[in-house]
Amino acid sequence: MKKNDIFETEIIDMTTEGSGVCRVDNMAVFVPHTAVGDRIRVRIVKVLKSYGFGIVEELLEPSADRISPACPLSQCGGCLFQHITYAAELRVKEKAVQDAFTRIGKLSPAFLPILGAESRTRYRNKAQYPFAIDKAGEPVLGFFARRSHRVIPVKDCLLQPELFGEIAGVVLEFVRKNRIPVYEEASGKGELRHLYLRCGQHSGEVMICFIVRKPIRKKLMPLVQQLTEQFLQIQSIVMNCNSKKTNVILGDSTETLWGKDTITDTMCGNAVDLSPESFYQVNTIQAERLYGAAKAFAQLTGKERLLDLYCGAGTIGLSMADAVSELVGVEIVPEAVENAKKNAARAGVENAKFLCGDAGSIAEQLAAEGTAPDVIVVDPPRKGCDETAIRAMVQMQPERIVMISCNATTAARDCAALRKLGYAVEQVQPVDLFPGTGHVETVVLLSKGEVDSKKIRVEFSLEDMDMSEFQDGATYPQIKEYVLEHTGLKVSNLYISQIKRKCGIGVGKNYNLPKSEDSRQPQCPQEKEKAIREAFKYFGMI
Ligand SMILES: C[S@@+](CC[C@H](N)C(=O)[O-])C[C@H]1O[C@@H](n2cnc3c(N)ncnc32)[C@H](O)[C@@H]1O
Repeated sequence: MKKNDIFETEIIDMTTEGSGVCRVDNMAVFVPHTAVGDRIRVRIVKVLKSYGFGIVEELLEPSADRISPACPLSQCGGCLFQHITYAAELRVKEKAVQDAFTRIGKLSPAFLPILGAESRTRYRNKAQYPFAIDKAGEPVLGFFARRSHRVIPVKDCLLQPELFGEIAGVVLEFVRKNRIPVYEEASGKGELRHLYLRCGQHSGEVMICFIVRKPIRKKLMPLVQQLTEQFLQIQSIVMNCNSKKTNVILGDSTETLWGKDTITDTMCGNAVDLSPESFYQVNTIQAERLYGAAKAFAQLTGKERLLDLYCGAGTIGLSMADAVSELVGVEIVPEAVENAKKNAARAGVENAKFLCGDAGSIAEQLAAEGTAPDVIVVDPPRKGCDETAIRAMVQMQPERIVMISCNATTAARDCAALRKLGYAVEQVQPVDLFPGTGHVETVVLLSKGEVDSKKIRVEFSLEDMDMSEFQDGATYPQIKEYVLEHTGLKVSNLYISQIKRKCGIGVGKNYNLPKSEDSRQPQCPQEKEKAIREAFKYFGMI
């Protein structure tokens, strides 16, 4: 295979970078803008040692996954999966998470099916538009092109509320009319750098944050007046000053120009105050499902002490506060810690405290003081946990660690490290918070001293399980004892529920349903469905 060769081939896989993958000369070739099942003539454009890159010369037969993109912008760097169905996108994400854990982490947890979003559009509660100057010398507002700092002007992004596009339009018109100098990355000159919008998906409250190189309060006040008269949803307008020549968007100081310093939204039923500096998941509805999955993994009974590392404005810990005896949150951004304290007070949560600082250092300190949480929830940024944080978590010996991550690769790496230190990586639940884009969230359950669930899965395959003992129904402790007796292995309740589901316990035999020749199977699909529903109800799954 060499540059400019042309091959006829089929796309057999897809990456979260949005490229299709085909095999040519026994090598993987990545082809952008394709879909699994496409038959193409591919032109090779670059050959490296073990893989290559190609472009579509001709689409011979399109994949059944293909759809027409809903968004007219082809160059904006946000979306990668506009050209395929949402089901196909979810398959790519689910596989990417599984690959990270099996290939990178060399782990074999149980993978739960990805939780897809109900809406593929208008789900974001936050937008950060950079300002730039176009070729004609006019200010523009938009998003960066993929892997570049070239601004693509955007009037309405389908991932965001329409209101954001309307506000951005008014701001841009004002900036053009009043000749407010916009920031130029190359020279570091100009005043207005970014327009940052945030809204509460439940509350409807809107915050506008102007990010400027130097304070320009006076110049902005007529715009502030116009915006607040036109858009009644606005509750807060702030100006953040960032004078550094950097890619980091927010600077160190924020001044309120109008209204409140924060906006309020609800997350998992709790009111949350949000500063511009505070992290807040961009898809509130899916974040609630993510935190719900994390709470299920945490298996709280009300007695547990919970440590929430990298807690942001406290949203995850507070969503679990009603089921724990004590909550400690750790976060590095002071404004977020202040938000978390207020959020706890407002929710009437008295058993919580929030510490400001590096998660690793504070966890190390807590471990040295003998703090012993029963459950640790850890939700680090994309780069994952550092070694200090991992060691400190293990030193505290919690029964369970629930890891949440927007980067399955670093999560798999960190889980592999925790496994070496005695924590079994039991279950992985991918959740799609970012439809259309290449990102996906993952929740992982790790348990202290538990055996690798794969071992048990192998020993307890459907065929091997003799269920005659459970003829009249089975409780969790009975099955636990059975597993212990037969294997010498202790398993968690959560895994027992999986064994039950996998082996059909409680679906046929335990519910006195009519049985087929093979006594495992109910007679017809309707009966089977009814039996499954009953079993799920019995075990509190629905
Ligand atoms: C993915 S966010 C999760 C926030 C929160 N758990 C939530 O769901 O809203 C990661 C958080 O870690 C914080 N952070 C980054 N580096 C940190 C560090 N070294 N120590 C503590 N917190 C850190 C960020 O400010 C951010 O709030």
